[in-house]
Amino acid sequence: MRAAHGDGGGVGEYLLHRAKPHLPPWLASAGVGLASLPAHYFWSGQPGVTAGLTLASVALTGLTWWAGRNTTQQRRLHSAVTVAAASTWFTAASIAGPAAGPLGELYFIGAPTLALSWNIRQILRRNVDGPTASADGGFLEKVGLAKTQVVRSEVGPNKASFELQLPRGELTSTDVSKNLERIAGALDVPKTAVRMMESPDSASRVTLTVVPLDLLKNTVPCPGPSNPGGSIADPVVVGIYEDGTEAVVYFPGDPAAARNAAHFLVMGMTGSGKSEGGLTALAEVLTRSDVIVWASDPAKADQTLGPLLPAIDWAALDMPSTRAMVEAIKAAIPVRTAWLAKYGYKQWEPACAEVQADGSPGMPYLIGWFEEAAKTIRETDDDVFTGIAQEARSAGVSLVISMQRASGNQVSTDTRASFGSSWCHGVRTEQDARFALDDDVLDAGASPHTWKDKKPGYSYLVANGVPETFWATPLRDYLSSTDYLTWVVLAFAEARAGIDPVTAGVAARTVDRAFTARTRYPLPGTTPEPETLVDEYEVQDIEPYDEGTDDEEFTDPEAELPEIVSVVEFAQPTVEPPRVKLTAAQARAAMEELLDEFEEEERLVVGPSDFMEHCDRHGRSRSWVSGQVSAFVMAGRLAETNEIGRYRIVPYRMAA
Ligand SMILES: Nc1ncnc2c1ncn2[C@@H]1O[C@H](COP(=O)(O)OP(=O)(O)OP(=O)(O)O)[C@@H](O)[C@H]1O
Repeated sequence: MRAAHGDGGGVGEYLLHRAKPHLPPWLASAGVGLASLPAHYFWSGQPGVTAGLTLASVALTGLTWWAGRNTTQQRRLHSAVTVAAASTWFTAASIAGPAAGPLGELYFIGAPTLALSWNIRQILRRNVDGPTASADGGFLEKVGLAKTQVVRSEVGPNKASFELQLPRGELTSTDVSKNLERIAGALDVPKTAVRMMESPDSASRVTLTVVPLDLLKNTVPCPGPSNPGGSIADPVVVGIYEDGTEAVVYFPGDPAAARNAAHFLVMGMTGSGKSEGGLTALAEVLTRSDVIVWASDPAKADQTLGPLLPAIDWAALDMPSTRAMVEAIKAAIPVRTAWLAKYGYKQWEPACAEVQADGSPGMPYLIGWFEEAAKTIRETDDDVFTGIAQEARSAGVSLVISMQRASGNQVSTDTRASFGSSWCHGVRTEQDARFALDDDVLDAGASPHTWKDKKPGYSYLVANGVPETFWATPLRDYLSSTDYLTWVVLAFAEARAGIDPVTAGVAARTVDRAFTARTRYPLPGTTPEPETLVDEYEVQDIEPYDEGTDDEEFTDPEAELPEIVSVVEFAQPTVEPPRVKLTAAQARAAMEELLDEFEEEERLVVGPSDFMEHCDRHGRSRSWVSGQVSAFVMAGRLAETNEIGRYRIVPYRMAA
């Protein structure tokens, strides 16, 4: 380098090189001074030229002011003052001569002053634009958003928001979304830390949000039910956003909030945490009093749903029973819709689950949850969920399908379109992310493919009832321990709704024993192995249809249920004595009596199975007994031990 320039020439060249950017104001000053000589020679004494030059001077100053409207106030003023001074001097010098009166002094003082003022401005600007610059156009220029202005900013402890005015007609929000990664890179934060919200009023205005620290990086254990014993119409809390806001989903619709019932696509690659997230959501659902869950997992059997199985009304853990479940839901939709219409409901609402005015039992909400739904689709029919998803909303039914990739060869476009809500966890590629999230959510900065399986439980929720401002905001799913899930199963056994005769009836008529003899999982601490039983409720419903004619019975939800003819117990068909049916209060009293007896016998630890042995005293089902045991625990009469399903008896005096 040094050789190329030569030693002596190097210094001269260097100085010229450094001075070059500062020469234009000086050249302009000299130009104005020199131009005044011929101007005076030709134009002096011509009144028309005097008027013309004065007008031109005013017009030029006005034009400078107008042209500077998009620049900063100081630059606009500086330019206008420079043009006004130069053009006024030139006019006077042209008419009277550059040396007339004070014009010579004015020139030799004014011209260098103005030239220097521009040099100073230039030097200062270069420093501000240097490596430490951040607040003004320098940074934005660097990330491809030149001429953008920050019109408002808000800086919190871990969040900064900037409202940007893009140069109108030159840049739009699309240019910002294309540059989000560059912005993140320039700020040295992960891509998911930068998000953009378009202004609904203008494509040239956006809000950029930067959240530098990842506050979600620690596992967030589930803090417990958000609304124990409440309605499924209330929000179901599944996790937490980075600003501490609870992440909620809604299943039933709400006309007052202009919200439709939701069907969810839960997506994420292996290890992204979608199953754990699903368990947290399901556990919340199972603490509510007016919903039943039918869940399928044909791939992993009871591995995923395991701890929750006793609280699930129907668990289909293989492909034949999953097929039957789909058929049953399909058949239940028109019947449930007809029931809602009969009782004057436009769509499902919490009042539907209560006893109706004519004394008929209510109809709880139904959630059909399909783990590994890609397998179900593959092994049944491409459009297995399409039709039911489209109709289910009006029947008080929500569907949830969970899969690794909702690609075109796994899910048809129609099915995808009918599942309006997405819960997207880490995915392998941006292409995969597009199967779950709309382009505008990705453009706004959602980037689940950057997580892959390295950030389990990180997700985006784009769902009915979730404000648009949260669609591209990451959340962390709560992680539910097995103990918590078991507690939910036990503690809410009593509060949880049982299946209604309308849905049970249509399921029994449609798929028969696939439903009526479905495996019911005992509550923890009762019977160790799953057992199959048919409870009396379903049998009441099946009998008339077994004897009936044919299909038409499917469409008659209003038919009166016949008297119970007999109670069938498949497990112990012959010798069981008829149960004594007590009122709820009598049954509770019988349970308390039993507990007192256990205490008198000086038993220290008991479990639901001990009460079960005396079922004839209260004539109630296993789930009812377990619910009572939970009630004893909550009242402090029983205390949990290290062994699941075994409880220490707390003497009355201490429990009170
Ligand atoms: N919310 C969370 N917080 C912390 N860790 C989590 C969370 N969710 C999941 N994990 C961890 O990630 C692991 C994988 O999660 P999970 O089994 O739910 O993944 P998956 O997406 O369902 O995978 P697959 O499709 O193979 O079933 C879990 O065993 C757990 O250790």
